[in-house]
Amino acid sequence: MSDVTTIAVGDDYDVLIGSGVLARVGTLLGGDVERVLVVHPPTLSVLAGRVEVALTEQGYAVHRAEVPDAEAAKTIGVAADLWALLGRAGFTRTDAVVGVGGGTVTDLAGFVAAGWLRGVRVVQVPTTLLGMVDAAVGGKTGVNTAEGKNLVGAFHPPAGVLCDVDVLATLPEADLVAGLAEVIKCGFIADPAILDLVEADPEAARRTDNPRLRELIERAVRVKAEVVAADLRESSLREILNYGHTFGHAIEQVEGYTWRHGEAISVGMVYVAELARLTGHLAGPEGEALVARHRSVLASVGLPTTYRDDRWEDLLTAMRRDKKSRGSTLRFVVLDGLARPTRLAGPSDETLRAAYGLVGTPATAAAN
Ligand SMILES: NC(=O)c1ccc[n+]([C@@H]2O[C@H](COP(=O)([O-])OP(=O)(O)OC[C@H]3O[C@@H](n4cnc5c(N)ncnc54)[C@H](O)[C@@H]3O)[C@@H](O)[C@H]2O)c1
Ligand SMILES: O=C(O)C(=O)C[C@@H](O)[C@H](O)[C@H](O)COP(=O)(O)O
Ligand SMILES: [Zn+2]
Repeated sequence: MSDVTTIAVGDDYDVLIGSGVLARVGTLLGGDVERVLVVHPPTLSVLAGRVEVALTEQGYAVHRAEVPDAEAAKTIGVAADLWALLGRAGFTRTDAVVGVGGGTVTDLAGFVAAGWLRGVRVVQVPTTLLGMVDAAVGGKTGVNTAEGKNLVGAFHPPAGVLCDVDVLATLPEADLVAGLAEVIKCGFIADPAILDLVEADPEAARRTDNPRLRELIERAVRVKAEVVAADLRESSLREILNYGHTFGHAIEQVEGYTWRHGEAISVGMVYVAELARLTGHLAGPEGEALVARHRSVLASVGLPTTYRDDRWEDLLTAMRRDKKSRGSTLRFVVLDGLARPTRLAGPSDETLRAAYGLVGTPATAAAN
């Protein structure tokens, strides 16, 4: 495999994947940029320092903003603090934001860039597996509100994405595994070779020194890039990237964001596989086997496949706020078969509840 892989997102921008690509951050910004705001969580101040040095050496005036870790970064209050900082520092339309962190930071940094002066450039430097294969690519940015996940945001494509695989060395195993959920999602909706790779050695898949990690990253980024290039604003096709997210986002909100995104999406995919079976989208022995494959591949890498059985009303309320809903009609991405995603609109409450029964475990025994 060549040292750096470049995956184009249509004609808009490139995703660079490789060892040491972090140092190229300045080259993605564009010649007219003077000021750069580097946004990062407390856990990544050393890495953000390296980004700052690289930018300073290239002549940029660098400002740094440390934001709260994980989902606590994705609030309108944190975004407002960053807009105040940009105002005080005199950021103009030819200045830029760089997000250095996991998906929470790239979602926040992208949203801040989208709002500032109605849109300035953002370069994303994802540092988690999930950020590299999903969050930093595609231009969905946003924050949460008390009512739900990602309810305020904007489509604001980055000027470029740098996936420096070296930075994954420090990523905790649980966060790597959470990222695998989105990788596996790409396997079910579009690229079954991903499932084969994970199933061939699930133990290795859980480790940052997995020799097939780079291939997994590249395959998942290719899936996302192709979909996003065809339908940036999610008018139709892009919805397939939301596989497992209606139920998964509901878990995240109900659990007060104590579950990792990927963990919740893992259960969400099992839920929607069962929903597909109950509604006849997945039928016969092949359908049964595909539902079982969801549980087996996700569990094999240590992802959860069940959720406590006593939260139905709260989950349903949260699911109704999903962005795929139309009026009072709930809509889901389901499979008609492997890599054959379609939509399911308006299943009955009884069917939705029955699928919950198939992923639910008694609350006293539920474990995450
Ligand atoms: N915009 C999109 O298209 C999109 C897609 C998927 C997910 N998301 C969002 O992404 C978020 C989840 O992202 P995440 O899983 O990356 O979580 P995260 O951003 O919370 O990062 C996980 C943890 O890893 C730490 N970390 C990050 N990089 C590290 C490194 N290299 N070494 C050591 N520690 C490191 C962080 O400090 C954090 O504690 C969710 O908010 C989700 O909604 C967005
Ligand atoms: O890029 C997309 O489109 C996705 O749906 C990718 C998801 O993995 C991601 O979690 C996204 O943030 C969910 O978006 P939302 O529109 O459901 O908030
Ligand atoms: Zn997701």
